[in-house]
Amino acid sequence: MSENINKIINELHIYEKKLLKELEINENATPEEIAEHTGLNIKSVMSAAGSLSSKGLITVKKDLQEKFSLTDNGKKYAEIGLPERRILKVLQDRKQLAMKDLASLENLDKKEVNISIGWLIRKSWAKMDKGVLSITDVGESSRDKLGEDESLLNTLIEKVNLSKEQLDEDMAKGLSALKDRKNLIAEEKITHHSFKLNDLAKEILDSGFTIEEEATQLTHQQLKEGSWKDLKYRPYDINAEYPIFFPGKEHPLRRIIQEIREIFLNMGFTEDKGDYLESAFWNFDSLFQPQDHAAREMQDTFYIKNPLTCDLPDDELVENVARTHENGGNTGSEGWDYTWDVDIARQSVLRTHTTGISTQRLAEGNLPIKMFSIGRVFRRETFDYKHLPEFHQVEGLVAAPGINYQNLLGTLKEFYKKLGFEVRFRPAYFPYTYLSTECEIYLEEKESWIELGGCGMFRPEVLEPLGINTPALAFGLGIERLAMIRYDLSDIRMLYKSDISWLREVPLEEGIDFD
Ligand SMILES: N[C@@H](Cc1ccccc1)C(=O)O
Repeated sequence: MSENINKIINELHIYEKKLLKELEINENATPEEIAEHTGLNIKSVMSAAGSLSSKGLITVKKDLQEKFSLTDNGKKYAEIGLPERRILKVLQDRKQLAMKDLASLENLDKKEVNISIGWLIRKSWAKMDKGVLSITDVGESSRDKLGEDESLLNTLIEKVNLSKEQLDEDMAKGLSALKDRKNLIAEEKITHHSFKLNDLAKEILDSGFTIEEEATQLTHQQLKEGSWKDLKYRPYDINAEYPIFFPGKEHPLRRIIQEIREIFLNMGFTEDKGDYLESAFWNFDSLFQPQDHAAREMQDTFYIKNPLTCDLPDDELVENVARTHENGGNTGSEGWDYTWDVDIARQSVLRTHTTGISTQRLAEGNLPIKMFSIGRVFRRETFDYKHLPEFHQVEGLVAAPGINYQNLLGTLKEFYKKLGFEVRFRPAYFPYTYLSTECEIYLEEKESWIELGGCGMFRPEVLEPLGINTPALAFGLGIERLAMIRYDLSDIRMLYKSDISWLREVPLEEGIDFD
């Protein structure tokens, strides 16, 4: 025996050996037959065949067979005739039929009548004129130019499970016409596999080999008696199929939030917390947002009934804010030039952003401050692929002498870089900052830029009434959109769907893909 043959035999898996032996006896055996004779399951037969074929020992042939049979509806028409033919029979007798005659035909419902009229005209069996159907010469002769008639249906019914090869040309034409009609013909595609031994396999079979059962599991008995020493063991098959398992894991949105938290902590920020329920005073007024500002409208903001109003901070602070709105107060600005209303400031809102936390901290006056805060915000948005009425923001505030706009851009650039995002900055407008900037990222799939969040240097109109005279940078960045991009979701709503299929496939840790 040549060394090469020997080597191939040694490397044969027991299933491959079984398959080869079986093909030696009957080369025409189907995979099902082989499975039955060898006691292997079909999957193992097919995987052994695949492996033998990749080693060049056998050739695997695939035959696709298309089979046709009649549906219940098809069977009915085979028996009583296609509806248009039933009308044709009446037409041949009466030559003309008005719509109301059609409606009263026996055995035909309204739907069938409508379908039939279409077919009668398409087959040129009848013409329709002013609601009257009249027979044509083709109709008189009942010639069916499509070749689809009951006789074909009858042929089909006789030969249930007809395969394509069994059809002559006319039948094939008729069948394809019938297939175009709804719910007459059922079609099934079956793939047949057959195997052929190549010369190398024959050589191997000629040189002979034995099929030794291989041990996969040891018994207590074998260990006790020592017979385990003489067993032939099945080698590990690292290519064997394995069950896919989905370990429990943190939701990706929670993970990115945690990552954001760690980044800011590492950059020397301290974490802060605010409340979902906020007074309009902190959410809007303290941010120099005039009381008739569009964002305050009912359609943009959720107002709360219970409690209907919130307490305001001490009078002096409220008074300072009021004056700044009305005439600029001590800021040198002209303010918004209207009469500020304390009742509007008392309204309870679900915070529309986390920026109210920043003004509250500034008002407390413990400077310098470098804080961030992560939490939900609420806006009356209409759902779409990039909008949710409830989402998370990370707010940031740095206030200390010497802080400037460059520090702001640098901080955000660094933050996004650490998260693995490349963003662009665009000039923007917020009533409470100057200079103001928006961060955007490019969405390949939508071929457009989407906004990730806003930032800027708080205006004197914000700082002065709070008693702050150092510069302060602030930012408020959306988190869901980051998750959407990170996890390649085409729709932000996926983050809140209970459909877990994509969640299952999200790798446990970034960069690790188990496929
Ligand atoms: N609050 C703004 C973002 C922002 C925060 C701080 C300063 C400037 C802008 C928003 O929600 O879009």
